[in-house]
Amino acid sequence: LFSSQPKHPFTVFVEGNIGSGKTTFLKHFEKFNDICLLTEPVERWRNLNGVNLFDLMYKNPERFAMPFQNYVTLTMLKLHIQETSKPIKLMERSMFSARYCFVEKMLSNGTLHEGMYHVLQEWYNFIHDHHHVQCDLIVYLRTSPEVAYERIKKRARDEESCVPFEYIKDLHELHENWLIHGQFFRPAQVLVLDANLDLENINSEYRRSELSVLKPIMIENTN
Ligand SMILES: Cc1cc2cn([C@H]3C[C@H](O)[C@@H](CO)O3)c(=O)nc2[nH]1
Repeated sequence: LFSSQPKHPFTVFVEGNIGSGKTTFLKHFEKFNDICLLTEPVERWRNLNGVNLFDLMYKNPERFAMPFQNYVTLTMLKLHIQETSKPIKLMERSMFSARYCFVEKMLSNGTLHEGMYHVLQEWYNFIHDHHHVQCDLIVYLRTSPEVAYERIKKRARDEESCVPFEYIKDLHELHENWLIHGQFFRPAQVLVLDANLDLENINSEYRRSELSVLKPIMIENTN
């Protein structure tokens, strides 16, 4: 179905709740030119031929959760199969968080009808059976729901203005079930970072993650 990629770069997914600091974390790695950085394609979700599916999903979830998650899956798959000559590929989220966190949440709160849910599951299974989605490490930016929610309020994205704390709390539980308790398939080992730390104190966590993210290009000390 998909042309087999010549080689697989060391691929890292950065996962975490809304407001867990993923964009800031990825910015920290901009200085390494051996890393292909792929941020979440929110701008595509905001403008599909002039339609803001992202906004519609929050404003009218019963009608737009399905087309939104459908489109998210397509845009994430494009990033998964995007080739790079660089040795490391760092992606913000993945098809897996779409499947095991957001789609699960929308099924449980009834904004995805079970028929819509099963269509998405069939796509995920088909893709999984026909294309090897490379993943070598998951970095989990672990926050408390309270800290994540405070940051969402501070960042104040228009489309997220009506997101209630309960939604963030439920998404937190889904991330914990997946990445800590292994309730769903984890494509690689999980490095958990304390993302509650604020900017002044999080550098030690970033440096700890560098050891794992940059491992493939670390100059092995020969002596
Ligand atoms: C893979 C994936 C990312 C993603 C983000 N989102 C939402 C959560 C945030 O409000 C915004 C940006 O992450 O998009 C979603 O509803 N479903 C998603 N699925």
